[in-house]
Amino acid sequence: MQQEYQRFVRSGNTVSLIMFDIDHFKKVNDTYGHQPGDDVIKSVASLVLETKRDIDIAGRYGGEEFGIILANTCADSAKVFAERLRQRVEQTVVDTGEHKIQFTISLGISEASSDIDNYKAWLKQADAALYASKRGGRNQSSVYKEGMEME
Ligand SMILES: Nc1nc2c(ncn2[C@@H]2O[C@H](COP(=O)(O)OP(=O)(O)OP(=O)(O)O)[C@@H](O)[C@H]2O)c(=O)[nH]1
Repeated sequence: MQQEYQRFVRSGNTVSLIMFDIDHFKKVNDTYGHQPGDDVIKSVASLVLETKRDIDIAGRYGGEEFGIILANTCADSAKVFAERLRQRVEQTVVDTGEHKIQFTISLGISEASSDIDNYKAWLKQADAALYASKRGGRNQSSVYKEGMEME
């Protein structure tokens, strides 16, 4: 993420970061067990790989949180991508043989801008937008707006 951020600073190209996490994932683990929980995480990872372009960079950032860096993409286009991914996840059923598990994700988007002076600040904005999606009722995506951290 730091590398991509530095690349942005050097090139001046548009780049957006999406952070997202699985809604009520604790409940998935508690209801179905840890292995089905892991299967859900794996299916999310596959959906991300199917949805993103080759030049985009995706990674798992901690337990059930993921990050995607969208090169040459402004916040509005990242929002279109985020909604596509959100809908794909919503329509997915993970079949463990014993259970059919459905789940949703909440996403936060931040376009790198001159008010961000390091990648941590970029991540913080995407996280603040993710938190706004959680607070707004989950299963939604939000673009970072000034003041979100304070809400
Ligand atoms: N099965 C499995 N569970 C994990 C993994 N990493 C983290 N977790 C679990 O993910 C859960 C995350 O729960 P919380 O952070 O409370 O959030 P949540 O239940 O998803 O609720 P919201 O994010 O508020 O919608 C915890 O119970 C962790 O133990 C993993 O690799 N596999």
